[in-house]
This record gives sequence, structure tokens and C-alpha cells, in this order.
Amino acid sequence: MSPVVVLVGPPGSGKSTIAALLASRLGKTHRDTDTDVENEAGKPISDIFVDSGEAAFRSLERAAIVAALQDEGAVLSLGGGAILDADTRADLAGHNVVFLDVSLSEAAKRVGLGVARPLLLGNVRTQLRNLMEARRPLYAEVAKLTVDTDGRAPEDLAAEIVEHLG
Ligand SMILES: Nc1ncnc2c1ncn2[C@@H]1O[C@H](COP(=O)(O)OP(=O)(O)OP(=O)(O)O)[C@@H](O)[C@H]1O
Ligand SMILES: O=C(O)C1=C[C@@H](O)[C@@H](O)[C@H](O)C1
Ligand SMILES: [Mg+2]
Repeated sequence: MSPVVVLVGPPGSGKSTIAALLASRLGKTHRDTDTDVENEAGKPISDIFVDSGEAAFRSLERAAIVAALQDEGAVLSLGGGAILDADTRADLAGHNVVFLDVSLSEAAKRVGLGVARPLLLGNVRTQLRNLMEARRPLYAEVAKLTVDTDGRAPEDLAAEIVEHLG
């Protein structure tokens, strides 16, 4: 009926990393909607953006989220922009959502340079800053718990979230 926990946050906040650790600690499966979209499309997210554009990606992402929110017992990590969709925000209301927060400087260090995150191409730091400023209220709106990840090891963060889940 419902994932055990759903992780949201900006690129580089550690959603995929922490979700994998949580799944292994809790003996659950890890599901990541970015991976689901890539499997459905048969290509990496960067290629979906280049071939079909962001709107096409968002539509695949929305479908992946609707399916994943039915996945009982999974630990679910969402793409960084999942919360831009008002229907997704409404759907998340009944779920155990954790916002992994991170500062601009630490997120920029973690994501580095590369084509895997198409929305950050160009000036990574500027793109990331704009995106984080615009989205912070939306992450906070859907979250039951906010965890600051700066300077903290993934294992330590996973332990705190397990404690919160009781
Ligand atoms: N708490 C942490 N401390 C240091 N490095 C971290 C931490 N969490 C994640 N990382 C590193 O930051 C990078 C990004 O992590 P990850 O891919 O899990 O982020 P994400 O939130 O899933 O990003 P995206 O939205 O792009 O999918 C990885 O190299 C990961 O090893
Ligand atoms: O922040 C975003 O909008 C994105 C983050 C990634 O997880 C991917 O979902 C995609 O690259 C878009
Ligand atoms: Mg991820």
C-alpha cells in the first residue's frame, strides 16, 4: 500500500545513497524513480532530456511515481525535481516523507561536473543555487522530517532515519 519511507531533496542531497543504506538496514527493497524512468525509456535520463526534452521526462517521472507509491514495503528515493508536480505533492501527503537537506557548497562538491544531471549543465553552482532556492519550500511542504546532511556520513544519516521510523 505504501513505501516504508520516501526520500526527497535536491541533487546531491544523497537520496539514492541513503535509500540504499536504509533498504539494507531494514531488509527492504530499494526503489528509485530515476532508475524506473531509465528502465522504462531504455536510456539514461540525460539522453531523455536531449532526445525528448524536460516535459517528456517529467511525464515519465510522474507515471513512475504513481506506480512506486503503491510499492508496499519499499524504501523509495525520488528524483530531485519530483516535488515540482502539484499532484505528486498531494500524493505524498499520506506518506512518510523525509527531506534530505544540504547546503549549496556541499551539494556542489558532491555532484561535481558531468552530464548525468542535465539540469545542472553550464554553471553547476548557479544552476544548483537557483533550483535549491525555488524548491526548498516544496521539499519542506511534503516532509514529515527534515535532516541536515552537511558534514554527516551516509551511515549516520541512515541510522537517524531508522530511529525516526521507530
Ligand atoms: N552524506 C553524504 N556525505 C558525503 N557524500 C555524500 C553523502 N550522501 C551522498 N554523497 C555522495 O554525493 C553524491 C550524490 O549522491 P546521490 O546520488 O545519492 O544523490 P541524489 O540525492 O540521489 O541525487 P539526484 O537527485 O541527482 O539523484 C554521490 O557521489 C554520493 O556518494
Ligand atoms: O533536480 C532535478 O530536476 C532532477 C534530478 C535528478 O534526480 C533527475 O530526476 C533529473 O536529472 C532531474
Ligand atoms: Mg538519486
